Amino acid sequence: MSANRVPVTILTGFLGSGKTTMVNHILTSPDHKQRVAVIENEFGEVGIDDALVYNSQEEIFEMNNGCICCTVRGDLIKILHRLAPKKFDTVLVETTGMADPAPVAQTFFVDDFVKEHYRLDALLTVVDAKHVVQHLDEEKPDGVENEAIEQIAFADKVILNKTDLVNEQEKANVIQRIKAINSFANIIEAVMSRVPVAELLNINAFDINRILENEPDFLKDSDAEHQHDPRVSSVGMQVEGELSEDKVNKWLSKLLSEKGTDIFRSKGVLAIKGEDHKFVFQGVHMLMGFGSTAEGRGKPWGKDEKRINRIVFIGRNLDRKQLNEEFQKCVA
Ligand SMILES: Nc1nc2c(ncn2[C@@H]2O[C@H](COP(=O)(O)OP(=O)(O)OP(=O)(O)O)[C@@H](O)[C@H]2O)c(=O)[nH]1
Repeated sequence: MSANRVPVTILTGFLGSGKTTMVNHILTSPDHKQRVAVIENEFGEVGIDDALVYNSQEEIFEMNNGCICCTVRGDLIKILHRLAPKKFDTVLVETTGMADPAPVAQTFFVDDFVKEHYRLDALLTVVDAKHVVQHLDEEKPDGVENEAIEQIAFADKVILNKTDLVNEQEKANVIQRIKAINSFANIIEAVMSRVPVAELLNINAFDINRILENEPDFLKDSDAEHQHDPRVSSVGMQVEGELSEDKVNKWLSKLLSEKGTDIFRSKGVLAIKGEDHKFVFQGVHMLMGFGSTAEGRGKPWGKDEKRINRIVFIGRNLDRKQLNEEFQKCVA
């Protein structure tokens, strides 16, 4: 086994908890000089996160073929093979908000090449202080696992994010819930996922013995599929042309205020009439916000670039047809 195995950090956390925000924080933070390779996985047919990660010199590798936890044996291993000769200081794997972290972590123990070149440094779980409790409490059909619980159970470190959105009592309640699931993980509070990078990367926190106590079969190379909640799906849509800002705004505000309990996460990259900058829409349940490439993240529309608006909704009992019709109506 190589003495210089590259440390790998797995970043998990429920939809919208602040994982991409953390990737951006790490990539732009001046307090480290590490060359970081980022591997991104998205739950949805339309790639959006690439437009939301800061332009940087680091390399971003995307996996869009379904949920990372169901395709670990394939894509992730292939990317790790390709990355090995490039001598990155560290690798950051951002999983989808719906991923069960166990099979992702297993990748680093089952493939000989990966074992030889990489070591799992830590599994970090970002928790949305405002929305996590409703996901921990969610009733699931028989045999379906609760991803929000799994993600906390597996964490070596929990980043309790969005503490700006809760009061002291709510925060204390969330901390108690986290400790009841995982009493070992160190909990760090954060706003906008800002945590000193030295506390995130290369921290030697992954402890295989603790994992085996919880999950004795962890090292068995089984391909058993775990079950996702069949009611939860992602609807990715695209429409060509320029959109009316007013129509988009009204549509999304109404949609999220009425259906925000079931729509866990929404995001989009939009072309607004008369604007050269790309508009970025972000929603987590009923909270929504807009940004634009004018803020320095991503690139504006290219001169000859087709204006293709992309949006993705992830949630329970989504009506694809209706969402699509409403999206089409926003064209200016
Ligand atoms: N108020 C507040 N908003 C935050 C904080 N951290 C992130 N956000 C916002 O929450 C939204 C989701 O953040 P992301 O970083 O995209 O979340 P994610 O976990 O990558 O989301 P998925 O990839 O969809 O699972 C964005 O609009 C962020 O700006 C925070 O500490 N406080």
